[in-house]
Amino acid sequence: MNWRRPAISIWNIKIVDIPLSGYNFYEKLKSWWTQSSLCNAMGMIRFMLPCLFCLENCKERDRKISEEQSHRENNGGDERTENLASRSNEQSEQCCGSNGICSHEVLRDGDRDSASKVVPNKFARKASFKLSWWCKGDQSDQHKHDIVSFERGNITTAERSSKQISLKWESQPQTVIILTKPNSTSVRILCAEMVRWLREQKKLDIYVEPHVRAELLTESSYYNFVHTWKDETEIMLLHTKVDLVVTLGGDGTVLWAASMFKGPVPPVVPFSLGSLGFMTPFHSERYREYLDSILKGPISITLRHRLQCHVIREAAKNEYETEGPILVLNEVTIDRGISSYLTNLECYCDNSFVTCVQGDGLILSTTSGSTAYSLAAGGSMVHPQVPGILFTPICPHSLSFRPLILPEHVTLRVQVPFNSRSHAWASFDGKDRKRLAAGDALVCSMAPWPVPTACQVDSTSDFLNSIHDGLHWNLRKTQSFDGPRDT
Ligand SMILES: NC(=O)c1ccc[n+]([C@@H]2O[C@H](COP(=O)([O-])OP(=O)(O)OC[C@H]3O[C@@H](n4cnc5c(N)ncnc54)[C@H](O)[C@@H]3O)[C@@H](O)[C@H]2O)c1
Ligand SMILES: Nc1ncnc2c1ncn2[C@@H]1O[C@H](COP(=O)(O)OP(=O)(O)OP(=O)(O)O)[C@@H](O)[C@H]1O
Repeated sequence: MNWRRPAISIWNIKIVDIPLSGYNFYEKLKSWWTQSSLCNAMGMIRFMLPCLFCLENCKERDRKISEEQSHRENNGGDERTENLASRSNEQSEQCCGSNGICSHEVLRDGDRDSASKVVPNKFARKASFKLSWWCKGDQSDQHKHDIVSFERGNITTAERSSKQISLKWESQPQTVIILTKPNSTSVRILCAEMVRWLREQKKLDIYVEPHVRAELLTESSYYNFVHTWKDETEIMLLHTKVDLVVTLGGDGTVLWAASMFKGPVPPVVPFSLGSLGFMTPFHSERYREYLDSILKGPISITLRHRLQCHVIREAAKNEYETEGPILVLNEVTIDRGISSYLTNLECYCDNSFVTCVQGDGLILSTTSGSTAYSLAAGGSMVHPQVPGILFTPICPHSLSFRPLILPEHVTLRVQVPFNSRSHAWASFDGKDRKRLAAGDALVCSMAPWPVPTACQVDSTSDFLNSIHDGLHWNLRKTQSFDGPRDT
């Protein structure tokens, strides 16, 4: 019987390929020894070299595993480490398996052109690197977060930042504030009913606006237990007392609620008593059912980003107005007001010149506000959980001015140039108009205090329901089946 010793290919070179003849083991060994002795020196070198490389390779892999393990330990996960470790074990098993040559280790990254031919590209490795968030002006490493991981030279996002957020109470909510749309009889009736139910059934402390408390008391002295506030200072402290904000009205009431909180905002439960109700997913008729479940938790939350705006007066160069930043949930608009001239606004993003807006004005909008004024001015609709700033011109006198969406971390500056023919006007969520004279600027960036609004289902379902039900987005009669068609 003839048998052949298996050919061993390393780096595309055949080391030994020896036909053996004879029937007993001694014969075979002798024959092998005689023939192989000629190339023993070369053979040994060729044999040992790959093994050394293999050893280096194993060391490198072990180092990677321990790095991966410590990274995983820091991040609480171990799946990838396990995978890597098991891959490594598999490979070491093969590596130290029956032939003991570990060729696959040396050839691991090689491109096979046939069963035995391998391209020697093992050492053409890509340089490893790491990407991370970087906050401008941030001297320390505190705010740097890994956003990508390096896996065999490929960039991959480690984690998505905006997942569905869920709020779970750790203790029972005690205090609720109810904010209502003014001058509405249906809202007033519902408010009185809700206050009674929350008090009697849920044993909660309730806050309302001063004029609402007065209205309730004219109805009955029963409502004496309802709390309110006296001045701005007490409003500033509301967030420290209130567990939940309930709004009864339309989107304007949600904007109103948001504007009351200049810092942190408690979770807002918006009941719909308006015409559009883009941000108000809760039907007021079923308030008991909804509030019951919300008070128990958990609640799906949409974290609605806000913009913080500063007006910088040329007269008081580089000083913010004393009243501090103005927070907007929808948008800040800089327009021509009553002036009949084109606005002329110079826009900068992190000090880089963006463009000069010549038209009716400019909207800097949050993604929540993307379905409001910005939409009417031709901006995109953006899911509210997407962190970004919309840069939407109003009637630009240019054929090529398309709206932009900028990343959340930028600071925008809109400046009225000295040669401007007119003043500009800034308004904040459609309110509080401020005149911007030549040389004045508005500086705008993402605020650190978002508005957490409770979802009826979840962020995405609520958003899609709003654009379908509220805006009748892409509503079209379905084409009938009978008619021309592909054969
Ligand atoms: N041309 C326009 O579309 C236009 C003009 C001025 C103001 N607005 C918007 O009105 C907002 C102020 O709202 P208000 O209720 O105090 O004034 P309002 O009573 O005049 O209502 C404006 C309308 O915008 C809707 N709206 C508000 N926020 C929305 C949002 N995030 N998504 C979808 N629709 C929304 C409201 O439901 C309402 O129907 C401003 O922030 C601005 O976005 C729009
Ligand atoms: N508590 C409040 N105090 C003062 N003004 C309020 C209050 N709540 C809402 N508003 C203002 O009242 C206006 C109308 O409110 P809202 O948008 O809620 O009602 P709506 O116009 O009936 O609803 P929709 O906008 O859906 O048609 C808005 O401009 C809003 O800023």
